[in-house]
Amino acid sequence: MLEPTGVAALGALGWSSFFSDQIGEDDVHLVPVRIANIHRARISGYSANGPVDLVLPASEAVGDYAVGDFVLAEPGDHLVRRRLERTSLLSRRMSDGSTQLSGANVDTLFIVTSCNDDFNVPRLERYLAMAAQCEIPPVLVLTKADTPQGADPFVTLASDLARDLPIVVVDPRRPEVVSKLQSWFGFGKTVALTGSSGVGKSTLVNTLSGSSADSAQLTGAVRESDSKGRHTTTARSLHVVSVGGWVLDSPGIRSVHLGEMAEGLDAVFAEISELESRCKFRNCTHSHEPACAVLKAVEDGRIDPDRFARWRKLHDENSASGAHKSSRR
Ligand SMILES: Nc1nc2c(ncn2[C@@H]2O[C@H](COP(=O)(O)OP(=O)(O)OP(=O)(O)O)[C@@H](O)[C@H]2O)c(=O)[nH]1
Ligand SMILES: [Zn+2]
Repeated sequence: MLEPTGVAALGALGWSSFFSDQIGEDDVHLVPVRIANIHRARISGYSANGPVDLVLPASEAVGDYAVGDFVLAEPGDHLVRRRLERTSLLSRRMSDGSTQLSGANVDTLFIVTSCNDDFNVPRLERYLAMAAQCEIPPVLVLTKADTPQGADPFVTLASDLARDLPIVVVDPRRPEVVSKLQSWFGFGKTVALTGSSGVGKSTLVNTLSGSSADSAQLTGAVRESDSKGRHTTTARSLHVVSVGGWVLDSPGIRSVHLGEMAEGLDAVFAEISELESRCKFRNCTHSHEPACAVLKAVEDGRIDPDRFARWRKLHDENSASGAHKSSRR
């Protein structure tokens, strides 16, 4: 049986006035639940009182919900009455053109990559475009720096990926990682992890969720449910973090396909998009036009030609995906 409880416990879940403002008179008896796990037909989450198994109305598909969503449920049978609007939504385009929701109400996206062959500039630019498109501030988290080469060459490469991108070198196995990443966590904050398999995401989740007295207090209701054991915790998609807040490790965002990313590309490739207004033609494609400010900058060496080529590839892919979408209508 669920009961509406204190605002503080809800706040720890990520609740804010953004959500409470959406509650109408008809909803006051309903209980806010944050979705923590979506498993085929089964959806579970946390209310201010602890873990809850939710029941979806027959008319609704599991795919319409994302881990991190807030829903309002009936206190008795946990039937979901409605989903609240999201502050942000991570989604990805599948190869069949459909969209998969991979995380909702996310404050920060950690793009995790290793100081080895996994570090791939075009792929990282893709992740960054996705973050910018979803308007979720990204952080680049570099793992596996304990090699002869060390992190420095990778930090140098990373610093050219996008303006103002925070870059943090960590060893996810060590407890120091918590203080290094602490500023993105805290009461009610949600961080999503993305990156290839094997870069250390699960290790990072485990270290971040390691228990401490403080966190046990802040998220008391939630920690209780973890007493079943470590394995329960790591199997969840939304994990409580020892310094407060949540980390979301969604398999859905481990690979990334672009779709409708025009604004995201503009943000990541700012040095290119900023010049566009100076091209002679308003709809300049920066490929063959005379008096193209972008081509000029590439020629002058103000824009890195390799980066320009990568921008071109993503841009064309984005246009093609837009065409694909409209042809399906
Ligand atoms: N040497 C070293 N090993 C690390 C580091 N970070 C993670 N590892 C190891 O790398 C391996 C893979 O880490 P995981 O956490 O399973 O990677 P993952 O990203 O969760 O991979 P998937 O679960 O397949 O998505 C584990 O054996 C970790 O202990 C690091 O900074 N240095
Ligand atoms: Zn141009």
